Amino acid sequence: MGTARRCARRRHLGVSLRVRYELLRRAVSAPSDRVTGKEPSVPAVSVDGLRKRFGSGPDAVTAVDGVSFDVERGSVVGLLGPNGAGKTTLIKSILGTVLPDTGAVRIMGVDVHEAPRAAYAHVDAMLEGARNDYWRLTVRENLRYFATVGGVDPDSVADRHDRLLDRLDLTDKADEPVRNLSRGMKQKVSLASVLAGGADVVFLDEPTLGLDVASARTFRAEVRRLAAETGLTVLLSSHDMDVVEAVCDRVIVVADGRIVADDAPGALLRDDDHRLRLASPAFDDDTVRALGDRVAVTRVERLDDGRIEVTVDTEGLYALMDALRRRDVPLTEVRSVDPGLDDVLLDLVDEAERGSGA
Ligand SMILES: Nc1ncnc2c1ncn2[C@@H]1O[C@H](COP(=O)(O)OP(=O)(O)OP(=O)(O)O)[C@@H](O)[C@H]1O
Repeated sequence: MGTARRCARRRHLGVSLRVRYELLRRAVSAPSDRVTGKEPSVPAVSVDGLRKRFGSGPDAVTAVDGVSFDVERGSVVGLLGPNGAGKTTLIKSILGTVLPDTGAVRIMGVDVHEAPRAAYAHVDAMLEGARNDYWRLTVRENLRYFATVGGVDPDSVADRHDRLLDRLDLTDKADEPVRNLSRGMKQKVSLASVLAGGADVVFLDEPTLGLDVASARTFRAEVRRLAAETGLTVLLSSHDMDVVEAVCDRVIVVADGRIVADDAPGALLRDDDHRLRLASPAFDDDTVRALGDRVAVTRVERLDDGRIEVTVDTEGLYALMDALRRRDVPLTEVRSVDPGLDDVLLDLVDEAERGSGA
């Protein structure tokens, strides 16, 4: 622990290490409050009317624009959206590392403004990848250190640490200082120390970025197992749709600082929309543009092979066929395509941008 304290004083710590240190410091300084808000009916995270604007005047950016949602305990919620949608600002506003302009956040029923120490006592976070461990400590010392400051006796979770190290293929590196590890390995150490730390709620920003295939698979299994067995609540942001589909009970899609969808991944995929691939020798640019402009299609896109792909609801499907007939466009192929979560996400974002006139 002496080494850990010395490390904690080092000046060049990364932002996320400081974020995490602050969260954990608040946690240990309020041990008696940790029982607050444990009633099962209280959501693990409750966000109400959160808004954050950067800058002022014509250059101002509203990164989070009146966001509200609850996260049930033991659930795994994915935060999705294109680059710049506001996911990281939202997570940082919840964690208090960015000060929101308006809105309320409660963690395990505790208001973060009224009782920040008690609220954040429940929380751990991995932001910005692999920079949130003490690089001078060994892998195992990091796990033990973060368990200790998270209020858990490290000896009582030694088995859990061994299992995580084994599953993440880090056993051989357990006694190696973290600074000697590769980037991907450092990220695995960060994940292991967050997952094995004993927090009730964890926030993970792009947790699988840079992980190899086997480690990403282990991560998915461990998150599901911890949520089911220990009631861990996870809020993660990711651009990796395989991860999101595999681990998330629920997906919150953010575009332009607002929530544009909030549902189970399966429900988003079962949406009423039809995605069709159409081939015709007569798909010139004018026809494609006319379909996008005048027919009620959610999306029309020209593929590299000359076919077009359209997304339409049932009403739009009839209108589309009528429009093609009116323009004497012969169809040589009509094929239904099963959309993936990435397709659904693109459609939702397109729709939101069209709605806002962007
Ligand atoms: N500190 C800041 N100062 C000014 N603008 C900021 C700041 N942080 C974020 N922004 C802006 O706020 C918007 C949302 O950014 P944010 O990083 O939250 O998006 P994101 O969804 O996490 O994106 P990505 O997927 O690329 O990580 C962007 O327009 C970004 O440029």
